[in-house]
Amino acid sequence: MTGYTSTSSSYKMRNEKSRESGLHRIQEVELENVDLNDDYDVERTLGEGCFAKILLATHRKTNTTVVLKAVHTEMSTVKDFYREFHYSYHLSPHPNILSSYPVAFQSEGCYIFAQEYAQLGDLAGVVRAGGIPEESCKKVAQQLCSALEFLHSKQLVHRDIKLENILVFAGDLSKVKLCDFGETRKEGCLVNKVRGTWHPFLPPEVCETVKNERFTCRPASDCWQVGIVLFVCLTGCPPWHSADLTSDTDYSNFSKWQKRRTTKIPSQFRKFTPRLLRMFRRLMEHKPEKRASITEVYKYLKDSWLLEKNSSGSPVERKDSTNLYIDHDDDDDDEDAHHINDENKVRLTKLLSSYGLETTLDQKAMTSRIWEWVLACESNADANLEGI
Ligand SMILES: Nc1ncnc2c1ncn2[C@@H]1O[C@H](COP(=O)(O)OP(=O)(O)OP(=O)(O)O)[C@@H](O)[C@H]1O
Repeated sequence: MTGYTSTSSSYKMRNEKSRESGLHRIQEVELENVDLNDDYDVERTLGEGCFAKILLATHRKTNTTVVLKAVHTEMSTVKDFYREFHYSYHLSPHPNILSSYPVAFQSEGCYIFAQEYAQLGDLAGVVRAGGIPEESCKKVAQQLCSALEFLHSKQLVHRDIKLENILVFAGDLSKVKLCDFGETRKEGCLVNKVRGTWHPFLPPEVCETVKNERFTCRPASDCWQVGIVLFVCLTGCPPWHSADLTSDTDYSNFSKWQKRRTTKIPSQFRKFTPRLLRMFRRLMEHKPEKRASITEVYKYLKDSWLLEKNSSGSPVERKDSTNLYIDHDDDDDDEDAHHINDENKVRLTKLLSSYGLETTLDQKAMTSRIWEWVLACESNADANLEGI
């Protein structure tokens, strides 16, 4: 929606091309004070975060539906507002980042900027108890990581990845967009804890900081939060209350397994395949410097993520899975190791079947055997009925 401006009141970006070159130069231009109702028909409040109101409005002159993010002047400094508006606008060209328009002004005690409208709301409204289907989670994973790869390539860190900041544009989750750049900072700068983030989403290095202590902003914190988002998408709840080794047994159990001090997979992770476990292990490394980068996630998108139950109720991997049955954990040459293990698996299967041992369950064969049996029962029953 470039070219769209709020006539009486707007901040206009002079040149679209300045998006790229000026990413780290945050422009501050005086914000015009205007009466919101002169230019917009405000329909309703869509959401209310800790610091902002999200209003659905129509720009009267162009009859365009927009979302206005109104940050209360008492809750934010003008510098913070400019930073958020600046990053929101400059990152907009990415297909998985919410588009913001070159429109900003102040009105009724708020700093306001305009964005596109996500009719289906945010991901928190989609994820139910028990989670969402694996394929939907993978779609979210791919798009979210693409957005973050873009951010990280520009030495920016989002710092507040959570379900509420992922907006939904298609019911099957084939289109989602990252929003809320209020906490986005340049990699390497000193930052304070993000205010108002739900504890389970905080990475350990952030949990460990004491009140008002500053720490270095790193992309690794986004990678951790992507891990938590994907866990919540798959299960419907977070894996622990807080990534604190001393106070949270769920997290300390995970950490022991993560560091290979135990082979016991933490109970909340037992429904996952070895490949997905490996991804979580890599994304949720306790030490940020050892944590995988965001592109790691792409390596797992073709694998099965959830175990299925076999006829005796034990969890098994899907028959069509390209997964490994053994979790190989040497970080490099991942794909090569994958294939070598697949070859070994085929060899082992052949050897076992030469001794008449079936090693995997053929779901299709089993289903057709059940159907044959059901139909045979039905035709016997029909024959019996005819005989009555
Ligand atoms: N463009 C949009 N279209 C539809 N809904 C939106 C849009 N932007 C935000 N929302 C809704 O409003 C909520 C709050 O938005 P946002 O995260 O930008 O505000 P915030 O005050 O920065 O939030 P917080 O600081 O609590 O994370 C979102 O979780 C989402 O549900």
